[in-house]
Order: sequence, then structure tokens, then C-alpha cells
Amino acid sequence: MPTLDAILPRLTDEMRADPDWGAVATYIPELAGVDPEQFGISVVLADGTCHSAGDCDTQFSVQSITKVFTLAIALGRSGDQLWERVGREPSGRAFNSIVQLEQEQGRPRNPFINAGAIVTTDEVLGTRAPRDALAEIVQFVRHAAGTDDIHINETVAASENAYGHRNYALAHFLASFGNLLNAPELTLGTYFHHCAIEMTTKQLAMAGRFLVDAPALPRMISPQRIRRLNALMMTCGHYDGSGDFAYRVGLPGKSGVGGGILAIVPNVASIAVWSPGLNRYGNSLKGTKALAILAREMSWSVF
Ligand SMILES: NC(=O)CC[C@H](N)C(=O)O
Repeated sequence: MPTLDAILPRLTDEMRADPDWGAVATYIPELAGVDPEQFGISVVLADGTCHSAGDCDTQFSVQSITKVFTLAIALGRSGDQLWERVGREPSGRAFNSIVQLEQEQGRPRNPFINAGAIVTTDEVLGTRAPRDALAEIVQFVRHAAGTDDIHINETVAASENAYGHRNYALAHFLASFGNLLNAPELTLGTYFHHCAIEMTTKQLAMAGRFLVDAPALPRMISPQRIRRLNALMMTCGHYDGSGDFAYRVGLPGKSGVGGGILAIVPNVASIAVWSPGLNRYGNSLKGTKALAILAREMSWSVF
């Protein structure tokens, strides 16, 4: 089998040569200015070694990928009670869709669509001040990644808040159904801030180690919870593109609108890829392409 150190630079060259970079998200003005022609990839193997290529040292907005970390924290705090407030089914709809929320009386389909992540964030917030909940989230991510050099970009959070009408609509809808403990602006303030965490692909691949379940990698949650988080990433991690991602890549993954994807090869590896241009589902165009090639070349699949 070819080694990662041979595959990753070749994959990066291939991605850079492909003229279709997709389109960056524009609804968060601060993200609209990011140069789409960037590509980075990092893989941490079960032995702890990290292999990277391309723009692997550039920090980017991880956005919805943080929903995996907040879900892990919410489950740690509340256990199965969380599932009274949010479901575990794929939504088959865009990440920011509101229609299902009305039809299903304010219980979001899963924790990875925006409505579900707002509920999860609300659970993590509890009765605390947003600053305390955010400190816990950032600490969890730093601990997982094994570095303190991970921060929230306040400008990105403010930019999203200023234009966050849809997320405000979702939060108010949740509140109208009695599924929000805190005032919408408090929960959303916390949500926008954790989405605005920035990482490099190296840091993100390191942070994903806690989902791999390998003896040499840090253990932060139980093996059973690792399997369950991976199951949700597989079924819901790419919104209405989750089926397509499972078909093409065959691994649990979570995307963010900043163009990052965290994918897990259970017991084998944590993979982070970043390219800011998105496909029609709002998932990284080249990130998905690169993962499909890498998974095939390494024979990595859960199927
Ligand atoms: N898909 C995403 O990454 C969406 C996250 C973004 N913060 C939002 O709420 O719209």
C-alpha cells in the first residue's frame, strides 16, 4: 500500500490543478472574503503520527465541525436526557432549514443541523454565563487537540450575529415550543462564538483523535459514546449531502461552512481537510473529493 507521505502531496497537487474550487459561503460576510483557492489536509494515525500536505498550517473557521465537540460535552453533562430535546435522524434538508422544525413541534431532527446544534448549545450553556460555557468548549477542543493555540475569532462571531436572522428565527421557533432554556440571544451568542473557533487542519486532525478509539490516542469519552458520535456523523454530518458523502467516502464525517471536514476512520485515523469553496450542500467541494480519493487509495471505509 502506498504511504500517506506519498499520497498526501500528490492528492494536494491534484486538487490544486482542478479548476473548480466551488463557492465560499457569503451569508457570513467575514467568511465571504476568504480566498477559495486553498487546500490543506492532515491525517493523524492510531500510532499518533501526523501527516500533512498543502495549506495545513493556515487557521480557518471550523464552524459546524464544533457541533461534534458541543454534542460530546452536552452528552457528558446531560446523558440520554438530551434526546428528549433533539432527535437522531437525518433531516434530508439544508443545515439552516426551518420547515421541519414547525412540522415536528420544535424538536430538531438531529444535533448537527443548526436548530439541533442551537439546542445542544443551550444544554451546554445550562444556567451558566455564556463566557463559562465557552471556556469549557474551548478547553475541551484544546485538550483534544493537545495545544492551547486555538481561539475564537470574535470578528467572525460578530459578523455572523449581525446577519444571523435565520438562526434567530430558529432559536425563537425553539423558544415558542418551549425547547430553549435561555434567552435566544444568550444561546445564539454562545453558538456563534463556538462556531467561530479557528484551527488548522493539523490541529483539527489532532482534535479528532478522541473519536478514533485507539490505545495510543487520548481518551476523553467512553468507547460506546465514540461509536454513537461516529454513527451520527455518518448519518447526519453532511446535512442533505450525508447520503452522498457516505456513498463517496464511506466514513463518518462532519463538515463546516468554512470549508473544513473532520472524518474518522474508526480505530485507524482522524482526518482533517480544508478547502473553503463549497458544493451545493454547503460542504467543502474539494474536501469531499479529496476524502473520496484518500479513502479509496488507503482502503478506508466502515463498509
Ligand atoms: N454549516 C455550518 O457550518 C453552519 C454554521 C454557521 N455558524 C451557521 O449557523 O449558519
